[in-house]
Formats: sequence, structure tokens, C-alpha cells
Amino acid sequence: MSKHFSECPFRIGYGYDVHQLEEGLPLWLGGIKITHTHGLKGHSDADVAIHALCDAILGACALGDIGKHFPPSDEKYKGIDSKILLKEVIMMIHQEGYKIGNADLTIAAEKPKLLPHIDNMRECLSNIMDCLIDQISIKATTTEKLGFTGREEGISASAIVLIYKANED
Ligand SMILES: Nc1ccn([C@@H]2O[C@H](COP(=O)(O)O)[C@@H](O)[C@H]2O)c(=O)n1
Ligand SMILES: C[C@@]1(CO)OP(=O)(O)OP(=O)(O)OC[C@H]1O
Repeated sequence: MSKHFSECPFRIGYGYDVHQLEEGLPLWLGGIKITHTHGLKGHSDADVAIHALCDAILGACALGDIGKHFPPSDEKYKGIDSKILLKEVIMMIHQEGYKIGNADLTIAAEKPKLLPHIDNMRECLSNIMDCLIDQISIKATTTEKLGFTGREEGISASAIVLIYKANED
């Protein structure tokens, strides 16, 4: 069911997510698997960066959040690849007539070093999001050993997204 949006052709959205680190789990971040001693725990593959991004995109369209569309209580999402969820979210905004303008993400992780993986993540996400790599920015930061990210208990991610109304012809 299509919603009635305001006349403004641009909308922005913000998303934030946290997942706990556990030894021995695979680490999925920004759609790619990264070699590390610990991975993130969740009902899905726990890709915290994709989850923040999905929430930002859904937020831009006032469509709720990922938990509303893909409930963690539903067995069908157990272990699911978050790239599948992102693709579904993109389809939802396309249905409303919107496309991705740009997205900017920050991942807070004490370890591992993410810089060598950032461009692979951007390429992976831009392919799913039907946009160019330069429309996706991903940054990494430590939290200087402070807080739960600093103690390597978890990783957080935040995302901001601009979407625009695409021409109908
Ligand atoms: N997991 C991380 C965290 C940070 N980086 C890169 O290091 C730079 C410095 O980090 P600070 O937290 O000291 O500001 C940061 O700008 C990133 O380029 C990283 O690669 N992986
Ligand atoms: C991705 C979903 C899928 O069930 O589960 P989790 O991996 O637990 O992730 P979270 O960010 O806690 O919640 C969102 C859920 O939609």
C-alpha cells in the first residue's frame, strides 16, 4: 500500500544498532565477512552496519524499523544474511517511488582494523542498493577503549541516508 508523502522530493533517515561480540562467531560487517577472533551475535547474521542502514532507509520513508518488518521472533529470519533484508528494504522504498541519494555510516569498533575492508563494504552495499559506490560512505572509529565498544564487548553502527523521489518516466 502506497503512502501519501509530502511534496518535498528529499527525505532523510537515521539508524543506529548495536550487537554483542562473542568469540568464535563469524564477523559480518557491511555485507562482507571479516577475519577476526570474535563475531557478532544476533538472530540474523548480526551485520550491525546493514541493520543501522536498513533503519535509516526505513526511517526516511517513515516505514518503521527492521524489527517491525523482520521480527526477531520469526524463525524464518534465524541466521539470515542481512544483505537479503537490505534488498527487501530497498524494494520497499522503490515501491514508494524513492531512490538512494547517499548514505553515510560510522562503525564503532575497537578491533579489528576496518580501514582495509571499507571499499569492499561500499562496493557490496552499493550493488544491493542500486546506486554507485560514491553514494555510499563508510567510516570506522574506535572509542578510545571507552565504553562497551572500547572493551570489545560489542560493535555499534550509525547511518544517515538521503533518499529522493525518482522521476516516474
Ligand atoms: N576498527 C577501526 C577503528 C578505526 N579505524 C581507523 O583508524 C582511524 C583512527 O581511529 P580513532 O578511533 O583513533 O579515531 C579511524 O579514522 C579509521 O580510519 C579502523 O580502520 N578500524
Ligand atoms: C535483523 C533481525 C532479524 O530478525 O534480528 P537481529 O539479528 O537480532 O538484529 P536486531 O538489530 O537486534 O533486530 C532486527 C531484526 O529484524
